[in-house]
Amino acid sequence: MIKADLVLNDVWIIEPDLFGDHRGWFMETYNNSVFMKNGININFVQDNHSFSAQKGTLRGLHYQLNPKAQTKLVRCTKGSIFDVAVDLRVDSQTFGKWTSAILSESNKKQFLVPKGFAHGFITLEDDVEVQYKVDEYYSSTNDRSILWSDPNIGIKWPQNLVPILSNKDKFAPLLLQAEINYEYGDL
Ligand SMILES: Cc1cn([C@H]2C[C@H](O)[C@@H](COP(=O)(O)OP(=O)(O)O[C@H]3O[C@H](C)C(=O)[C@H](O)[C@H]3O)O2)c(=O)[nH]c1=O
Repeated sequence: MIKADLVLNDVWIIEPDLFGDHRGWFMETYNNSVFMKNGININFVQDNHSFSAQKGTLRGLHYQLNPKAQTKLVRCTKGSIFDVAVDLRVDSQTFGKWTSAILSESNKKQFLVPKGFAHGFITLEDDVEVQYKVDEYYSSTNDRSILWSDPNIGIKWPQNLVPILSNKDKFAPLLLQAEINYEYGDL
């Protein structure tokens, strides 16, 4: 089973069942039939895993253009992150709107970020590991970024952190300058 909460158009926070005993715990981190029963039908094709050494590492906001747009199922397996999704579907009622979740090794929550959304996170401690499934292969030619601090999006990142960024992210365009090709209906 899972507990699935819809937090923005098509963005879900998912909590898998945890089975604890005297040895520790077990959980199914992904089960396609359970997702299907919840109306979430995705064919994941690639697993990703990143390690961020320093607290305040900010990766994002990233997305891939159609036809390589990716749905992502994100979880934090070591430490904790402030995870963010931004709606980039130009005809969506929530275009440019963002939502966030704290994902952590301890809360075991997962964030389902659909195609048509930008995704990013900032780490809340040192030595953080994030693992996520995607339903479309990586495509460097379709990979795009939007500036994490874009005032038109207005993400309320945790105040006490000075972001550590890649150059790609440091010099990313604003949403209104970014290349986007998502129509709500065609994802
Ligand atoms: C995403 C990806 C990257 N790479 C290579 C490309 C670079 O040589 C290197 C680092 O890539 P990048 O700096 O884009 O990694 P992140 O900043 O962690 O980007 C990711 O972080 C945010 C949070 C996301 O949601 C995306 O999945 C992804 O863009 O890994 C691959 O070979 N395959 C891949 O699927």
